Amino acid sequence: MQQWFNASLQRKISGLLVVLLSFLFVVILYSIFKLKLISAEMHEVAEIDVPLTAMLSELEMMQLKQHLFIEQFRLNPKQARVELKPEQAFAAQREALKALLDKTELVLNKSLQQHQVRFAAAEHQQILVSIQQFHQQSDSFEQYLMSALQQGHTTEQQWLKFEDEATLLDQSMMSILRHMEKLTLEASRYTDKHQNEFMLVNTGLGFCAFVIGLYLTFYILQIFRRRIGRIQAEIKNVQQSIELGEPISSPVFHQPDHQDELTELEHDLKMMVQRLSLEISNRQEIEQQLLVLATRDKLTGAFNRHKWDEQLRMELSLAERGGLFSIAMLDVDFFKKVNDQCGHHTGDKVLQALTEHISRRLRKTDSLFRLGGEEFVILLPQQKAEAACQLAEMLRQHIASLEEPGLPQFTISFGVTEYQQGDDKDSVLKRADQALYQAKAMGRNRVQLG
Ligand SMILES: Nc1nc2c(ncn2[C@@H]2O[C@H](COP(=O)(O)OP(=O)(O)OP(=O)(O)O)[C@@H](O)[C@H]2O)c(=O)[nH]1
Repeated sequence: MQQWFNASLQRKISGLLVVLLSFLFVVILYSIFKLKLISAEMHEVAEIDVPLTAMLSELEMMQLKQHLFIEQFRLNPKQARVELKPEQAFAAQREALKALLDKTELVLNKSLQQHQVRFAAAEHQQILVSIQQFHQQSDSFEQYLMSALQQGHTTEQQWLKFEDEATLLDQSMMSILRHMEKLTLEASRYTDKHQNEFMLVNTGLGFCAFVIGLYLTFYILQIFRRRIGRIQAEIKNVQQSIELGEPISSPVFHQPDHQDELTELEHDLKMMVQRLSLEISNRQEIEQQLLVLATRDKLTGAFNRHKWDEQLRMELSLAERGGLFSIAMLDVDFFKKVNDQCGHHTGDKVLQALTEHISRRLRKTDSLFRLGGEEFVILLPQQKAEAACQLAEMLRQHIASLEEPGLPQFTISFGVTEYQQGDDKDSVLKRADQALYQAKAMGRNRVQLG
């Protein structure tokens, strides 16, 4: 049984087809056998039943003629003798009857010897016995009739005896007829029975073959529907994830309960989805890294000049349609001294600490850009210059009060400005730069509005 489940789909279907074809083969063999049997029986019936039936009606006719003859003789023996020549007439009739009965005997004997009679063998024998009895009875009757005819008249006693003999002959004939009727009836019943059996068994076998065929079809459809449905669902998931730009979830690998072509296909597809999912997440990670590299400054992690240009362009276009923004340019005071006194490496650390402290204190919508050297700018969308100044002042104070281990104390100066009608990317930056220059000129560590 386990082997059956593990077999390939092709083998499963082939196996079921072999069962179905074997079954149909048995049905056909059985039908051939039964049809041959029925054909033999029909043949037997045709050989015996049909001639017997014909003889039956002939016998009945002859019996009727005999009755007429006897009746006529009884009413007027002399006239019957003159007109009908009864000896010859009776002899002719008897010859015809004898010939008919001989023919019947021949048919019965032939069927008993050659066809190995399958049914009503006792009836066959019985007819033969009845014919023998009839012959004896007929001889006795004939003797009686002849003596009566030779005398030309009959006494009352003789006539009674003659009637008794006629009745016995009649009974003998009736016995033959009865047995022949019984035989033909038996033959047709026997054939009917076999035909009915044949119909019943063939219908049953045909129905079983139909059920097996139906089950096979349903089984194959069911397998395909379920398994292909699972594969379709897997493909649909991948499709949806790709459309939504979501990471492709790794497929779940179940221990297959059987191994066939569809299981292998499903497994291969899951492997492919897993590889694709890995590939896509790797690509997304690389894209993310490339994006960071393209938009962020390597040393500090603040947005770079390229990103600044892009962002400023966008803010300017929004501002031209009624929006506003402010920028706060900042610069480390006497940074050259930091480098000179503490070394370039410490200078780098100062820039990193400055970026980290400022970034932590910005709103989500504000961004910090490093434009070059120790020069930074904060972009504040939807903010007026006052708010920008307040933020700059808060940051200035915070940086001035910083005491980072391993770093010198340092201060920063701000040049703040707000978008003004007709500004372009250079004019707004230039105004902030001038304000910063003023802050430096006014002693540094301060915020100057431009
Ligand atoms: N460590 C380090 N130093 C840098 C970097 N970029 C620029 N510098 C230095 O920053 C210093 C800038 O000095 P200046 O422009 O003269 O100004 P300052 O000394 O800060 O004086 P003020 O701005 O007038 O207060 C230069 O000595 C540059 O070498 C950097 O990435 N790392």
